[in-house]
Amino acid sequence: MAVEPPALQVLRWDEPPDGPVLVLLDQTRLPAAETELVCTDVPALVRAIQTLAVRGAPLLGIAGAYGVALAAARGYDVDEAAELLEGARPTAVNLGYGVRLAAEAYRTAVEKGGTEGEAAAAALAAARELHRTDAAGSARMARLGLGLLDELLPGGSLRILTHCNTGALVSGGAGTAFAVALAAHRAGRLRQLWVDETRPLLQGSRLTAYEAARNGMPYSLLADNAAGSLFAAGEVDAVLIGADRIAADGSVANKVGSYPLAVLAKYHHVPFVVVAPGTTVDLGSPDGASIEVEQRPGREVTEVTAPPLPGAAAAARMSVAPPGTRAYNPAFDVTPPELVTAIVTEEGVLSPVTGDGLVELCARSRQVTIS
Ligand SMILES: CSC[C@@H](O)[C@@H](O)C(=O)COP(=O)(O)O
Repeated sequence: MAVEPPALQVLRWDEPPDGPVLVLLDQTRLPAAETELVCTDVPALVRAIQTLAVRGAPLLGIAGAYGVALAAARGYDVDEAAELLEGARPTAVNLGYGVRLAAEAYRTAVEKGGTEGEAAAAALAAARELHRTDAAGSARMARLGLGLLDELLPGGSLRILTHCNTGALVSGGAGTAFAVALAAHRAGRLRQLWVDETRPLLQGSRLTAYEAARNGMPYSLLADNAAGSLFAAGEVDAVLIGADRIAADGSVANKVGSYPLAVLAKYHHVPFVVVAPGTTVDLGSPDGASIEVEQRPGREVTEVTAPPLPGAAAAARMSVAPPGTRAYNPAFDVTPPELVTAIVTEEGVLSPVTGDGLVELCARSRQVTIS
């Protein structure tokens, strides 16, 4: 039987004598080094979010909630902190959700006549609750996702292609799409995990391969542009991805490169399954076109960055394009609902994708209404 590795300490709240802090596993340094990044204030956390030291939709929500708790505990203006945190990255709807959840808990405590300390404790309790429910949701998604694969692809071993990183590094638990692949592995059903390297920031090769290796999963890495030939060779049974935002019409925003995989999957009659918590559904975005896609600096494309080795102060960067080259660098793309076989959430599987299903799901999985 496979031995489970120790759980990754991705994010934790700590209270040293000089005041509370949020401690993150610095994902920019993986896989070369497992380094902690200590955030003592909200600007430090905002930098960590923008540089992708902490990343992935569910974890951004959890980090945002703890960020509000940090501001409250250290006596900063909570509304200002919430605005800064929410604006740190635009696409993952979970970030704003987590921030508003904790800010709402803080405000409610103040309105009820609580002290600053009591209101800060309420914000922290909300962050901890979100952390806990995300972990529980992750386990449910893994179970439901594996059940769906059993239905779609009964018997036999599975060759799953995944994109970006959707494992324990993005969640309070085992993650979203990766958690399903891990459940398949633990059930003895995973023959191969195909890991897209995920240019330009290499979340696949740096992070998913790192998690697959830790868990003893059979995996191979491929350059993103090798996916077509892999499908053509009949080597992919299912595509599993996460999501940063799911619009009311079922359009799915996820790491750039997801949409071309959905097109390939449709052409080759391979199920394309999205795994995401209910908090990723945004009924305020009516369709894919209304989702704001984060545009990132062109140098992430014109340069390659190697994660710094232990002890090195900074990443090694090397230019791979002539000086002055402009680049197109959207962080996400949007897959239309007709290319999505199913959406797996902690509340159930939606298949085929319908607006009605999403509305019900949202009502069940949200603790506060997002305006
Ligand atoms: C559940 S993780 C889903 C997504 O957040 C993930 O696939 C992704 O696109 C992350 O992008 P990133 O830019 O690394 O934060």
